[in-house]
Amino acid sequence: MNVLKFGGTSVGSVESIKQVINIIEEHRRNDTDIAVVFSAMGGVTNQLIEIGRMATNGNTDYSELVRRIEDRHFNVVKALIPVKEQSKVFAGIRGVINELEDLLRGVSLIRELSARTLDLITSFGERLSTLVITECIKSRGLAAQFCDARTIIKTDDQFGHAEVNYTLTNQLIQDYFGKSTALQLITGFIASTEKGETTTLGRGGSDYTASIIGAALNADIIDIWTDVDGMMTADPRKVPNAFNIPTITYAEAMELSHFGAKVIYPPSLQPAFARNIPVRVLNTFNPTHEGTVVSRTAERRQYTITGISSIDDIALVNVQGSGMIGVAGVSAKLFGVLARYRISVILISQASSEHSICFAIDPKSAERVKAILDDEFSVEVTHGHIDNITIERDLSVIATVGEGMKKSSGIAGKLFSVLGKNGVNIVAVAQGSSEINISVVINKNNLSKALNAIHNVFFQSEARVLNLYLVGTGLIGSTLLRQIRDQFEYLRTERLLKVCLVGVSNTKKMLLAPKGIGLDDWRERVLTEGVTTSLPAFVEQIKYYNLPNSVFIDCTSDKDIVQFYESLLDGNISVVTPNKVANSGPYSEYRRLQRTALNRGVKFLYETNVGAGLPIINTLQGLMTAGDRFLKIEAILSGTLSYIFNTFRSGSKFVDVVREAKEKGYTEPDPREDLSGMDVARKILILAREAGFALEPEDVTIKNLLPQACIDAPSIPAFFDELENNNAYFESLLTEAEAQNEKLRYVATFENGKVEIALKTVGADHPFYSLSGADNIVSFTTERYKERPLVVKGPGAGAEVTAAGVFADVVSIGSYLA
Ligand SMILES: NC(=O)c1ccc[n+]([C@@H]2O[C@H](COP(=O)([O-])OP(=O)(O)OC[C@H]3O[C@@H](n4cnc5c(N)ncnc54)[C@H](O)[C@@H]3O)[C@@H](O)[C@H]2O)c1
Ligand SMILES: N[C@@H](CCO)C(=O)O
Ligand code: NA
Repeated sequence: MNVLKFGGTSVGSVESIKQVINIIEEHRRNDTDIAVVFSAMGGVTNQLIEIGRMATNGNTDYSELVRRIEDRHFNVVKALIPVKEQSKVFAGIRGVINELEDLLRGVSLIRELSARTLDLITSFGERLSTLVITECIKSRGLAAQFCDARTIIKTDDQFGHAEVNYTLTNQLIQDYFGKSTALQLITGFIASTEKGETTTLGRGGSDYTASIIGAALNADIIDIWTDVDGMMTADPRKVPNAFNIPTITYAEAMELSHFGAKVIYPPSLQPAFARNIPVRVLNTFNPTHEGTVVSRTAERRQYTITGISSIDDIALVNVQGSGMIGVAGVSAKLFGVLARYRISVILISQASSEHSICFAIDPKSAERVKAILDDEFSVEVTHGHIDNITIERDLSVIATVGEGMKKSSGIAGKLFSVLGKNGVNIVAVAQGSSEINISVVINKNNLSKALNAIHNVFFQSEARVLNLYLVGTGLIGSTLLRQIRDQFEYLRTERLLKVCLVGVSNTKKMLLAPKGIGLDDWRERVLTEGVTTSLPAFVEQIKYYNLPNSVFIDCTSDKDIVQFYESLLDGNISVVTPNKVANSGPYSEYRRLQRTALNRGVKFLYETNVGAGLPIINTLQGLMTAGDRFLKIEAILSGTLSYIFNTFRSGSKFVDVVREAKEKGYTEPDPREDLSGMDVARKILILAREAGFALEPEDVTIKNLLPQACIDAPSIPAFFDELENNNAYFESLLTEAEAQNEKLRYVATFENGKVEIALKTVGADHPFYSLSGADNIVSFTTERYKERPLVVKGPGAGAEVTAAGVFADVVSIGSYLA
C-alpha cells in the first residue's frame, strides 16, 4: 500500500487537479494499492480563518469570501465533470457550504470564535477539496470513496493542535480499510474527539494525516506531493547552485527543517518514521523527477554534508558573570524561566569556562526576554554574580547538517576556514553531540555570502565560483579575458573552478552584474549597459555585493587606483595586478598591503610586476620562505630595452625599433617609463623589498638613457619625434659597444643593500650576452646559491605572457580559497 498526499498547490487549480488525477490513475494502471490524502485548495484555509474572524466581528462581507470559495470548487466541477453529472455534485457542494454558512451565522450572533469553532470552520477546506476531487475521479469510472478523516482519526480536545489517540485511531483505520475495496480519498488535517467534535492536527496537518494512516496500515511508502523537486541542499532563492538531495535520513530532515526548510515538517511525519516507513517528497508539476526519499538510513553519499539551512534573523542573548563559574543551577534557572514564559530557544552555546552562556531567540521576543531576565536575575546582578544581560541583534544562524559529519574530522575546520577566508566573523558556534549539525551565528549582512561560500566548498563536485572584478581593458586586461574564456571549460571540469566575471571598468564606462558578464560579449555589454566610470563607486559596489571568493584585478598603470587596494584587501577581497605602482611607492605602503592581506587571510599577488609571466617573484618568495639569504641580485628587467638592444643595428633607426617594441606590446603605456629606466627601477626595488630590504624609491639611482629633450616632450608622439632627432646619439652608443665586440645591456644590480642601474656593455663570456627578443634574465646569488647563482630567463614582456602570469595568480587564489 502506498499513501499519497497532495498539498494545497497540487489541488489549487483545475490544471493542477488534472495533474493529480493523472498521477492517481497512473498508480491504478500499475495496480498499486493506494490511499490518497488531500489538503484544502491552496489559500482556502487562510481564507476560512479570515472568514471566521470577520463573522466574529459581525462583518457580513464574509459572505462574499464564502461565495468565492464555493466558486473555486464549482469551477473544478465545470471543467472536469461531464455536464450531465454536474448538478448532483453542485448540490453536494452547496450542502456543505450551507452548513458552513449556518455555522458562520451562529458565530456572528455570539461574536465569539473559540479554538473549537475555528477548527470546525477550517475543516471545510479539506472537506470541500476532497469531495470535489472524489466526484471528479468517480466520474471517470473509478470506484472511489470519499473518506471524512473525522471518522477514523481520534484525538483529545486540544483544538488547533490536537493529540492523536493512536490506539483508538489505528484500530479505526484498520477496521475501515479492512472493510472497503474502493479507492479511499481522505480529508487531510482534520480529525475529531471521541465525542465527535471536529479537531485539527496543527502545522503540517495533512502530512500528519498521511503519516498516521500510512503507519496504521504499515504502508510501503508515503508520497508527499508538493510543488518542488524534493528537498534541496540549500534554499535555492539564496543559493542559486543548490541542488536536489536524492536521499536523506529522518534525523537530517529534522535538523534541516528545524532551520526553516519549508518543504516538509518532519515532526508531522513522526508516525511514519517510528515504523520505518520511507517518505518520498515529489513534485506534482514535474512528476518524473525522483524527488527526495526520507528514510532511516540514506544511501552512501558523495558529500560529507547533506544540506545547509539558515534562520535569517535572530537575536543573541548573553548572560555572563564570574558568579556563574562552578555554580550549579544558573543554567537550570535560566532555561526554567525561558520555559515558563514559553520562549523557544533556537541555539545555545556555553564556553567551558562556564563564565558565559549565550542563546539565540526570535528577535521579536528580544525585548521581552531581556525584561524577564533582568527581573528574574535582579538579585544576581545586584550582587555582581552576573553582569548585565545583553542582546545582540541583526544576526543569522547557519546550520550545516549531515550524517556524514559524524566522526569525520576536518569538517568544522573547513567550515570555519571558508568563512574566515571570506571575512565572515563567527559570533557563536554550537554543535550537538549527535555531530550531525554545526551551527554558526554570523552577522546578517554576510548571510548570503556565507551560505554560498559554504555550499561551494562542501559540494565539491560543483566547481568553486571565483568572482572577478577587472579594471583596465587595454592590452593586458583584454588578453586576460580572452585567455580566461578559452580556458573556461578546462578550469571548470579539470580544476573545478568556475570563473565568473562580475565587474569590468575602463576609463569611460563600468559595468557590474553579480550574475556575471559573458566572456564573449563583455566589450559590447560594457559599451551598451555600462555607466560612467567612477572608481570609488566601483569599489563601493564590490563591497556592497559582498560575494564570496572575490578577486579584484588591476590591469592599468594608474597611480590613483592603488589607494583602493588596502580597503579591498581589508574587505577580504584578493587583489591581483601587473601594475607596479603600489609596490614601488613608499616602503610603508608596500608593507601595509602585505600585512593587510596576511591579516585578512586574502591574497595580494603581483607576479607580473617583474619579468611579466616569468616566475621571478614566486621563486624569490620561495627562497625567502625557506630561510635563504640574498647576497646579490643582478638582472635585466626591461623587456622593451632588451628587445631594443637585441634588435637595433647600425644603419637602422632607433626610433623605429622603439616603435616596434610598442607595437609588440612590450612597452609601458608611455614608453618613456621604459627608456628612462623608471620601469626597471621599480622592478629592482620590488625585488629588493621581496628579499627583505626596506628600501625607498630614493635609494635607487637610475642611469637615464634619454636625452632631456625626449623626456620633456609634451606628448607621446612628440616624444617619438625627439627620438628621431637624437638618432645619432643612440647610434654612437651602439657603435662603441660593437667596436669592442660587446652588447649593450641595461643592468640592474642589488648588492650590499644598494641598488644600481646602469647601461653596460657585456662580452660573449658574460651570461647576459646571449639574450634575444624581449628576454629578461635574473640571477640570484644567495647563501645557498653561492657558487653558481639561480637564474631565471625568458621573455619578460608582451601581452600573452603577461596576461598568462596574471591568469596564473588568479587561478592560484581559486585553489587557495578551495
Ligand atoms: N605590456 C606588458 O608586457 C606588461 C608586462 C608586465 C606588466 N605590465 C603592466 O600591465 C599594466 C597594463 O599594461 P598594458 O600593456 O595593458 O597597457 P594598456 O595601456 O594597453 O592598458 C591599460 C588600460 O588601463 C586603462 N586605465 C588606466 N587607468 C584606468 C582607470 N583608472 N580605470 C579604468 N581603466 C584605466 C587605460 O585606458 C588602458 O586601456 C601596466 O601596469 C603595465 O605596467 C605590462
Ligand atoms: N614595459 C615592461 C613590461 C613588463 O613589465 C617591459 O618592457 O619590461
Ligand atoms: Na614575473
